Amino acid sequence: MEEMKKGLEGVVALDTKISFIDGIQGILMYRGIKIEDLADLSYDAVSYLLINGNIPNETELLEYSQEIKKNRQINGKQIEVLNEFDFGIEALDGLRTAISCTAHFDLENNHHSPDANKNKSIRLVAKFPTIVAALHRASFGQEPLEPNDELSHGANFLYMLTGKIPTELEAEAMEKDLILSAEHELNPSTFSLRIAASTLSDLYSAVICGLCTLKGPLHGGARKGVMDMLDEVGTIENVQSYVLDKLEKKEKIMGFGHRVYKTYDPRARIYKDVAKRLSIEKQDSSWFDMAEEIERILYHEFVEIRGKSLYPNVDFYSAVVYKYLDIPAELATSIFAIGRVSGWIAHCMEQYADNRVIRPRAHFV
Ligand SMILES: CC(=O)SCCNC(=O)CCNC(=O)[C@H](O)C(C)(C)COP(=O)(O)OP(=O)(O)OC[C@H]1O[C@@H](n2cnc3c(N)ncnc32)[C@H](O)[C@@H]1OP(=O)(O)O
Ligand SMILES: O=C([O-])CC(=O)C(=O)O
Repeated sequence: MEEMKKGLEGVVALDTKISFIDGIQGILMYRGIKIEDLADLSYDAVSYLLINGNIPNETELLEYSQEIKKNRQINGKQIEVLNEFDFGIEALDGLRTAISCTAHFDLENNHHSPDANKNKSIRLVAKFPTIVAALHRASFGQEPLEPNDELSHGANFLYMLTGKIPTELEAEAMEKDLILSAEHELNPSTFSLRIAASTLSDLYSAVICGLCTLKGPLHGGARKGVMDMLDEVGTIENVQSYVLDKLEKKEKIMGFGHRVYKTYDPRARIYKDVAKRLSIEKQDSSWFDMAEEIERILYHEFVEIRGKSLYPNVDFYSAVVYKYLDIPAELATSIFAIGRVSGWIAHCMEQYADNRVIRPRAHFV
């Protein structure tokens, strides 16, 4: 039997047309287009690109956006179910249960034709933000807000969460966040989803696998971890002792390190720029300054301690952006999933189109 690679490090498990990562140069492309060039598009356009394979022309984009808007609503029965949730649970657990419940209301749930899968894709992309916002409001005993069709995917999410129309920069930040979160090759949640899809399980079930895997603090859950860390550190003066103490105890600093990137995560650069601009708009540089100081220490001092630098990953400056958007830390992983669902769907479709059950071997000891 072949050599065992712990954590499947470096193992190539499949061919994909969906994204490309060069972890040494720090390059990420969706469908052959660099992330830096995609970040200024709308989330709808990027979602379309991931799922359908091409940048939509004007008509395709209009039709896709209209379809998404038409499907944003959740029905009264679903809202009744959400209102019954025990809000002691974590937000991501609520989302997982709510998506499972949404599957029950989808008459095509167990239909596997390409048309049925396309319809379900639209419903999933459209309803994720509505459900996250509705769950959050329900946890405070508030009614869900009707989606606002004048607003982009990201801006409408912020609106449904707070009832306030976001500023131009806030809307841009949310759109960019969803785009940057949308796809990342065989990350753990996508891999788990592809395993589910490879058994020819349905789209909702595969997406729920993705959600369950995204939750972990070493994956999507790290975004919440960064927000909690910023709260715990509190002021820039505490950064040095906080970070060095963690390193001393061999604890991980959330939002740093990556299995594939051995350099700066290209998404982190874009988030950093958005976080900086938000700090200026909000006239409060405290979160940004603290984050930059954590980055500085991990770049320089980690070398002294471990002989290499640690770079921020996608979860680090996204957490700073969420701080400026007044997003509660409990929602961070669920919002990550609002973006990631398009990438998950694309991978599911790719798996269905050329399937073989994913089933590696274990080395018996
Ligand atoms: C959306 C995403 O999933 S992005 C990643 C989000 N996760 C995080 O931010 C959590 C913190 N980071 C980590 O736990 C890791 O860097 C991971 C999970 C992202 C990658 O894990 P792996 O590729 O298995 O790397 P591994 O955990 O083996 O780390 C390699 C070395 O770097 C160190 N290291 C890696 N990340 C960190 C970190 N964030 N803080 C401190 N040390 C770290 C490890 O301690 C280890 O050191 P050693 O070789 O001296 O033992
Ligand atoms: O690729 C990974 O391992 C994790 C990651 O950055 C992502 O899922 O966005």
